[in-house]
Amino acid sequence: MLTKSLVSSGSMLLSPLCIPYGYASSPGLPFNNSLCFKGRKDQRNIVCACVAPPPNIGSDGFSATKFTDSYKPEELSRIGEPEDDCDVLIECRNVYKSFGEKHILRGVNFKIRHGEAVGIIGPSGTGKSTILKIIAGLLAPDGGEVYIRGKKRDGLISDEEMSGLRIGLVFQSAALFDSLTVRENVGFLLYENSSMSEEQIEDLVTETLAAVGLKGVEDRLPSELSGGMKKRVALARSIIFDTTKETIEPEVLLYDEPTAGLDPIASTVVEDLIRSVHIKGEDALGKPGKIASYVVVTHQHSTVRRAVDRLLFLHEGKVVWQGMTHEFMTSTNPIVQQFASGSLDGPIKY
Ligand SMILES: Nc1ncnc2c1ncn2[C@@H]1O[C@H](COP(=O)(O)OP(=O)(O)OP(=O)(O)O)[C@@H](O)[C@H]1O
Repeated sequence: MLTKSLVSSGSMLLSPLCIPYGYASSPGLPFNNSLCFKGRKDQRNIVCACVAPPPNIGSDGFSATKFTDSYKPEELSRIGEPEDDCDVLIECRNVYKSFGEKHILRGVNFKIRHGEAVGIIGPSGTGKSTILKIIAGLLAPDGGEVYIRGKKRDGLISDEEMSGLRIGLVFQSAALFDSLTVRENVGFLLYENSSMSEEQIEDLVTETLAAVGLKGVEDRLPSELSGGMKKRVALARSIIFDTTKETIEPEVLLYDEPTAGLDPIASTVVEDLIRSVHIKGEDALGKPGKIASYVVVTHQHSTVRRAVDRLLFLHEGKVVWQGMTHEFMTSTNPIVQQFASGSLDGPIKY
C-alpha cells in the first residue's frame, strides 16, 4: 500500500514521493526490502516551493553561536545568538518528546544556520536521533515548535507542504533497498518524481556516484558492497537532485552516526565526503558541494574533529552546551569536562 508523503528513500531525501504506508512512522525501516522498483510509471508532483538563498551569509559562510561556560541550560539558547535570524534554516524551540513514561526531550532549543556544519553529541539514549527525526518531520514533538526557514511546521512532514528547504536524513544503516541496484537506489527519487529521461538520470547517477568516489558500481546490488561503500551510496542518494528544475532549494542533510561500524580509514573517507558535499567543500570531481548545512549525530571523536565546526551537547533532554568544536575540549563546564574526559560514548558521572 502506498501513501503520498514528503518523505523519501533510505538515505531519505525529504521531498515528496510515494512511499510504502507506515514509512514515516518507522524511519528505521524505511522500505520493505522486497519492494519492486517502480520505474517511471507513477510520477508525483513536487510540491516544494522555491525560496532564494539567504542574503546575509558571513565571510566564513556561517555565524556560530558561542556561549559562556556557566551551566544554565535553560538559558543557553538565548545567550550570544546573533540578532539577525534570516540565515536560520531550522530552529527547534522548546521541543519536548516522550515515549510513554520516558521523557526524552525536555525543552530543546537550537538553530541551524545556512552554511553550518553542526554536530550533536551526548550520552547514549539522550535523544540525539530523536531530534534528527523531529527535524526531518518523521516524529512530531509533544511540545514546542520546529521552524523551517521561519515557517512553523505543523504535524509531520507527510501532512503538509514543505517549502523552501529540502531536508535529507542519512540513516546509520545506509538503508538501501536490497532488491534495487545501486543505480536504482541512487536515482530512486528522480525515477519516481522528476520529468528527467532515463538517460539523464543514468548520467546523473554516474556523476553523483563519482562525486562520492564510486565508479563502476551502478549495476551492483547493496549486498555486493562493503559497509563504507553502502554509506557512500546512501550519501549519493541524498545529494542527487533534479537538475532540470529551474530553482533548487537549499538542502540540509542530517546524518545519524554516519561512521558507526566503520574502521578508522573508512570513517575518515566518509567524514571527508560529508565535508566535500557541503557548500564549503569540493567533491571528488573538484566541484563545489551543494549541501547548504548539515547536522551530524555522532559518538566518534574523529567525526567531531574532521566533519563538524560547531557542537550541540545534549544531556538529559536539553542542549546544555553549544559552541565551536575546539572550544568543547577546553570548556570549563563541569558536565562537558566529564563527558570529554572519557570517550564521547562515556557515561557521565556526577
Ligand atoms: N519510537 C520509539 N518508541 C519508544 N522509545 C523510543 C523510540 N525512539 C526512541 N526511543 C527511546 O528514546 C530514547 C532516546 O533514543 P535516541 O535513539 O534518540 O537516543 P540517542 O541519543 O540517539 O542514543 P544513541 O546514542 O545510543 O544512539 C531511548 O531510550 C530510546 O529507547
